[in-house]
Amino acid sequence: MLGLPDHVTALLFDLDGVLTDTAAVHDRAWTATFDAFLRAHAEHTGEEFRAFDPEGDYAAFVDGKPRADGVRDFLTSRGITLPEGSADDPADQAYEDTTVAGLGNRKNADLLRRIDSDGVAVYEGSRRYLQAAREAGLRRAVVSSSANTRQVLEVTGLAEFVEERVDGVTLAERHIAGKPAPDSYLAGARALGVEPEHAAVFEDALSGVAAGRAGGFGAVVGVDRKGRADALHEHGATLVVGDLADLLGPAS
Ligand SMILES: O=P(O)(O)OC[C@H]1O[C@@H](O)[C@H](O)[C@@H](O)[C@@H]1O
Repeated sequence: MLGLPDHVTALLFDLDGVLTDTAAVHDRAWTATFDAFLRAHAEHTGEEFRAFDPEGDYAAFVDGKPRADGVRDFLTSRGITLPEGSADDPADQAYEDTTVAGLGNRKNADLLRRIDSDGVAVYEGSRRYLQAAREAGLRRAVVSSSANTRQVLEVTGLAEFVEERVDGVTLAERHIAGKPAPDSYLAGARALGVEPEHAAVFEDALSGVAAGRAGGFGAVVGVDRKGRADALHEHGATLVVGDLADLLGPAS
């Protein structure tokens, strides 16, 4: 049904880049945050400044993961370790005081500024697909690492299609491991009361399709908006589409 194997009765959607056009907004906020930090790091250590790569670094170390994991995993790739800090660390820490949490807060402040000024766009094909899934009686949850998921679903009007939500806030509260671990998607399936083999995962991030594969889900749909279908297949997608509307028949 709806382009999926017959045994699939529930759908687990990532948010950024799958339902909403926000993956690039996150990427821009991360790029600005990391570049400011890396510049200060170069000045203080005398090492050469090497900018954050919004394609390679973002896909490999940040995309799809909870905020703090993204900070930690990217900095580790550059041989940098920071203290964890705490959730209320200021977004404008001096270089010497920078923590993982503080850098994450800086990125979030930047992200919210961009969302405030530019708004959030919904992929029309995704809205149509959600509507068709609801009409077909398929169960629907959003499983995102973003702590901003609830607000984004509300401002876009997508909340009405979503029965359950597992997001960055849920993960922190319930100590659930983020993508590429399968745990957040397994929590989404559990919330809908279905076994993983009866659920399909929809993901644009390499860490996300890897989570889908690790969880033994009935289908892992890679959403390829950047021309990287091969990488999505390699990391766990069982099929790849350019847009969710591609899964709807011509009459839909
Ligand atoms: O910083 P937030 O809104 O909690 O989001 C965490 C992560 O959420 C994911 O959905 C995005 O792909 C990442 O880019 C982002 O870093």
